[in-house]
Amino acid sequence: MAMIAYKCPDIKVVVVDISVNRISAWNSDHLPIFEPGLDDIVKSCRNKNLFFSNEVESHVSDAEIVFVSVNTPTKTRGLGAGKAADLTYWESAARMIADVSKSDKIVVEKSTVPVKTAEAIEKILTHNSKGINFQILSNPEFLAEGTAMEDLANPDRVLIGGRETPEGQKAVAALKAVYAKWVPENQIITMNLWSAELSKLAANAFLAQRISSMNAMSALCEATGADVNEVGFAVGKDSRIGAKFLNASVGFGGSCFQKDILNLVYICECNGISEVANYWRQVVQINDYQKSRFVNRVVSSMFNTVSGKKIVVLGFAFKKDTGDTRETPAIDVCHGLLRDKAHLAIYDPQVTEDQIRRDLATSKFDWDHPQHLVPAGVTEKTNLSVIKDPYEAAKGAHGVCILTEWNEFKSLDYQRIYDAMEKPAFIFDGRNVVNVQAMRKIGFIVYSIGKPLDDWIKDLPAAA
Ligand SMILES: NC(=O)c1ccc[n+]([C@@H]2O[C@H](COP(=O)([O-])OP(=O)(O)OC[C@H]3O[C@@H](n4cnc5c(N)ncnc54)[C@H](O)[C@@H]3O)[C@@H](O)[C@H]2O)c1
Ligand SMILES: O=c1ccn([C@@H]2O[C@H](COP(=O)(O)OP(=O)(O)O[C@H]3O[C@H](CO)[C@@H](O)[C@H](O)[C@H]3O)[C@@H](O)[C@H]2O)c(=O)[nH]1
Repeated sequence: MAMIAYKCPDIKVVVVDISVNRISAWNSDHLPIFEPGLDDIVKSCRNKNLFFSNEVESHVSDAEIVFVSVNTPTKTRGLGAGKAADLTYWESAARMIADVSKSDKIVVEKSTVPVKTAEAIEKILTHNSKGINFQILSNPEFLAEGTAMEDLANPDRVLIGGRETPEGQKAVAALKAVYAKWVPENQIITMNLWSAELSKLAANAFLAQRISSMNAMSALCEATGADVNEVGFAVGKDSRIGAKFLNASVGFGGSCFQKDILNLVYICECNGISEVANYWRQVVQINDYQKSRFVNRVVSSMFNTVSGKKIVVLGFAFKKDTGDTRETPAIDVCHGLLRDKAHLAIYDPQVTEDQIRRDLATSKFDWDHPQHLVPAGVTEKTNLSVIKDPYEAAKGAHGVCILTEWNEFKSLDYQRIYDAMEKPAFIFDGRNVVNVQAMRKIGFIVYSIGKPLDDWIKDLPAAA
């Protein structure tokens, strides 16, 4: 919405949310999320044509176009629990729109939703419409966190799905005109509603599948002495495959991939196509396997026990350049190490101690609900410290795990870290950010995802 306000000074954009804290933060000097470039754009438009408000109903009532970007979590109970999208927030937003509207409106699905959601939303709106005409459009969002501003300014494509009726096509044209202020027209793709909804789930499934494919290869590389970076480079040189998004890692995280694939799996099951559901489920299963394989490598390398040992965790965010921790692989890895009674010293340049403790105390899928609805869990207080300085964290540590690919982790003084650690000193690189040879030269025993193994690790039973 900030990008629309920035590119279209003649359009008034009001961002409304039921969360008072979030709106206060959007109106303050400290925005509630860290995203490179976002501060400048928000601050240049705020209180000119970009406004943030909790007065949801009055602004919705006034609007011509309403973008609905509410959370669409994975259901935690009842029918479809653990897979299906929970549309509670969407449904309540749709009912509110129907209640407060006094004029015709275009309602845009910006959240990622199951295919056919527009049909359900249409029913809610038209059954309560008091003669008002609502047009539903699907306009899924493809930005990635950390590069959101660049992705929004120069998108690969903008997708708009609408009804194939004259009214539907008029609404599509109105939304297209907004994006056409800065996106070349041939990159604004229009299609039917169901294709647009499904394309979003399909795109995320394809992206995540590339990572799981590389992560599956990384296990085979470790078993054979191949190097996953070299394999990825060779594979990506094929112009049909392409070089991007082929980095092996400790696993993909983020609020979207797992949620959207599970949602796709559920839709397949509901349509009776279990073979297709199983195919996509494997992408998530390989991701879970990759995280537990990493924990097993750490524990088995350190004499099969980390009990009482200090392990430094470098990076908690789900990727670099964001403070977002939703579904970060660091949560599962930390839980695995804590289960084996390790003492963790966690450092991340952007994630707060509060957030880390909350994440480690929250049950699976609960993070995607407002905090007041999430039952408080118990955090391991004694076995966990969050430290502001990686060198301080390294003092007396037995091992270092790199779980986020922050640029600063490439240029840390690893000799200083090694000197401060117990020996033998281990480094487990879940993001392939350090130079393995240089680390070995310092004296570390090194494990780097999908790279040829040190003799120390090679001789151990394969970590399952
Ligand atoms: N985060 C991303 O990078 C990204 C990218 C593409 C698509 N999406 C999709 O966008 C949607 C939102 O994602 P997010 O990361 O912004 O989630 P989020 O949980 O950070 O934000 C959702 C917001 O909606 C508010 N909300 C809930 N119900 C409301 C209501 N009835 N009225 C007003 N506000 C309400 C919540 O208070 C919350 O602030 C999801 O469907 C997600 O899959 C997210
Ligand atoms: O080669 C790669 C690329 C990414 N990742 C990991 O994959 C996860 C997701 O990364 P990324 O896709 O860059 O960030 P998201 O913000 O989750 O963006 C994804 O999810 C969004 C929400 O649906 C979509 O809009 C974006 O197009 C889609 O890339 C992160 O943990 C990354 O570290 C890898 O392990 N290897």
